[in-house]
Amino acid sequence: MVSACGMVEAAPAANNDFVTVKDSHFVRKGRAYYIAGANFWYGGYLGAANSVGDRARLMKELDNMRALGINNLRVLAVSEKTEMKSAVRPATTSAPGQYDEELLAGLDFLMAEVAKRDMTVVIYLNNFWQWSGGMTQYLNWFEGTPALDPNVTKDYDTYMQKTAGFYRNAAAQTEYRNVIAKIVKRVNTVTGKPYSDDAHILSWQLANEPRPGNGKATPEEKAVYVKWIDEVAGYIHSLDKNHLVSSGSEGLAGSAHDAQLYLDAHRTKNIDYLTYHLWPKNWGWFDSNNPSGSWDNAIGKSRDYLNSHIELAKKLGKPIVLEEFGLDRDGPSFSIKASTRLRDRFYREVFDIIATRAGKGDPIAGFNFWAWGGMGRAANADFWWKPGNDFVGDPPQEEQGLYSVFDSDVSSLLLIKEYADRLHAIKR
Ligand SMILES: O=C1NC[C@H](CO)[C@@H](O)[C@@H]1O
Repeated sequence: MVSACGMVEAAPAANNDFVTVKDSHFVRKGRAYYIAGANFWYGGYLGAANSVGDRARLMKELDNMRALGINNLRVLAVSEKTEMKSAVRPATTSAPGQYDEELLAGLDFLMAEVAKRDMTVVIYLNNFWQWSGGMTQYLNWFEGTPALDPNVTKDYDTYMQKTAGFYRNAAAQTEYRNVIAKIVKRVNTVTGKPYSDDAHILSWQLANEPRPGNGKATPEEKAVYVKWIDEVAGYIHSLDKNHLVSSGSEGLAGSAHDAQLYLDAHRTKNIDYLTYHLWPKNWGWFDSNNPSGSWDNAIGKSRDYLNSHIELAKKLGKPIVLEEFGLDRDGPSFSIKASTRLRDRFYREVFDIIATRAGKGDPIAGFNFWAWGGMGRAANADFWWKPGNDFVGDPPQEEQGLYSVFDSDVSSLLLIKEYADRLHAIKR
């Protein structure tokens, strides 16, 4: 469809094109919809027309993912300019109210290309971690507190406790809502379509891995967190009647290991489905320097984590998506030359539980592995990212190659395809 001004306009979405929730399952175009997805945080960055982007790579990556049966991407929408070393540069927000339109147009291009491949996208609007500036940077702007990079301080407990102050800071919340409105009410500059009418958006997500504080979060901090999720999710629904809203939570590991908190935070009608993440190495269950000695512990805890959250989703009568999980390469090594036998074994364990329980009709709606590295390659001998280097699945806060699945990791890609096919074959 070509509009009067010559802009190619996609036809308006039919109502049942949007992903909706029915009886604890996703429905799209009148049939059950299961997610076989990838984390692709930098998809909007690749879509930028300037030197930051690489549109030819982006289109090739999307084709390669689609060919594997990957039908969903989880993507960062905005980033905040910060002094923290581990953060991506440039940022879409250089200061409150100052947004980089060229970078934001990268998300428009991504969404236009996603639509051509009939994929869907979960778009997150903030970050509890420092690799995109995130909530900590908002506090630097509005409280004047230093944006403390935990990669430098090595003090994650203090980082998490201070970052949760974001939920209570009125000025930070106002700017955050300004950014939410800017994205949710945005008109795609490539297609001319309002984002709120784009059925290829599966959901808006409050943030990447929002936590109530650290593992010792107080009842007051937990109450603030529950209220924040309810109110921000309600605000997004007030701007956009078509799309689902999710929190981006990791599950119990991101809820001070408090199941009641996780349930209370996701009970609100404003949260349409649950999310959880699974990180055996990050959470100390798996020691990649002692794989044989820690494997049983890691897998046992992982299986329990995978299954117990599906039970929590049943309690709330909502779908749940495992939207992040990963394990490092054999060795361990960041090098793309290293094998991925252990990671493949872990992926198969995860996929099997998800596909089996989805096939039985449980409310598990699919997965997004962390993360698509594709054609990207680490540029430096120390595996750290520098501006101008390729984007890979690992954000700048981690070594480039830690968890990325590259286009040369054939055994991993075949595994992803095997289980994508299994999920897409489920009839309900
Ligand atoms: O959201 C996240 N969860 C875990 C990833 C790997 O450590 C990390 O890169 C990201 O911040």
